[in-house]
Amino acid sequence: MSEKRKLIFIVNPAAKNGFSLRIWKKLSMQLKDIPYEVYFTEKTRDGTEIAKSLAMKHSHPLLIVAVGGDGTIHEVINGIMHFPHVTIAYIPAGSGNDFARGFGMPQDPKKSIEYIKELIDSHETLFDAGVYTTNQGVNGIFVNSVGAGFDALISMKGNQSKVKKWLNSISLGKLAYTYYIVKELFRYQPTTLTLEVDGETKKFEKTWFVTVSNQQYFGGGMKIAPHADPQDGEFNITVVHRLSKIKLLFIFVSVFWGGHLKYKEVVSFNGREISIDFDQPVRVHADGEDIAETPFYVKISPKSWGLIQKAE
Ligand SMILES: Nc1ncnc2c1ncn2[C@@H]1O[C@H](COP(=O)(O)OP(=O)(O)OP(=O)(O)O)[C@@H](O)[C@H]1O
Repeated sequence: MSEKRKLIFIVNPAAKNGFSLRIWKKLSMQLKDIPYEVYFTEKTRDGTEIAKSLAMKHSHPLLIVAVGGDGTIHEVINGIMHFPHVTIAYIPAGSGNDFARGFGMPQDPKKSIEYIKELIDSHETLFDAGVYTTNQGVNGIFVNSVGAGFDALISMKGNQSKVKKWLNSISLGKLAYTYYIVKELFRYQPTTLTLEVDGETKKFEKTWFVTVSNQQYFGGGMKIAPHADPQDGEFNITVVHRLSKIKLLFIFVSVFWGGHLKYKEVVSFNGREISIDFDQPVRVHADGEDIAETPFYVKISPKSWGLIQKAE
């Protein structure tokens, strides 16, 4: 690289009930010897707006470091796509941290600041992203996964939940999802899923959910797509269908180590362009953030954004 990168942090002070702000205050003490700028998000979508306005304002290389959870890195990446002079780094300070897991990065914020300082001007690694579009005109980028059905309902309930906030305060935020899975399991009605995957139509009756993954993890450490690789130019798609509520619970537990793929009710395959529709509209999430209802369409955008990354 000929020109040095300008270092900018975007901090979500509210991630994991304020843990993110506390960790930022500690880490910023280690930055006294290098120049940087810092911006704090105040509400939903600020991460995208701040990142985009910085990318448009500066023409020289930038390293934008997102400090927060999966929602924060999701917003920041949505702001910088199509700006090749911007590279991303990440300090995990949320409750789920699937991004750090899935992209092979340290989950300890202290280790992240060390390597960001060390590698600020080193080569970035290029990764794939997904582009989603809904019939309601909602569109954007995802880097972890999008999903429709039961999982999207759970992530929406979890994000809005007072239970999650309380559990976060005792470092057990992940348990909130388990709580909602058990609660919603008895109400949810699986319906027929129609997928069009690279031109081929596939139908699945009584589908609980479909996940389109760019990397392996979702839901705070569940290995939903053990075969997903964020550099292979393809998504890994997982469909869970035609199974009883009790068996869904068993399968759910096995997702933590990726053991669910051995069940016949769990189908997994790869694809690059996918249309997703259910007989009844169901919720859709992108990187764990509730975005819309089905139907929607996703397309892979290969090697489209750069990350400063040091494997743990
Ligand atoms: N100052 C703020 N106050 C309240 N919410 C905010 C603020 N800034 C950003 N947000 C919103 O906070 C939400 C949650 O952020 P994030 O996902 O990073 O943390 P988390 O939920 O603790 O972690 P994870 O998603 O990894 O479980 C995002 O949807 C974001 O838009």
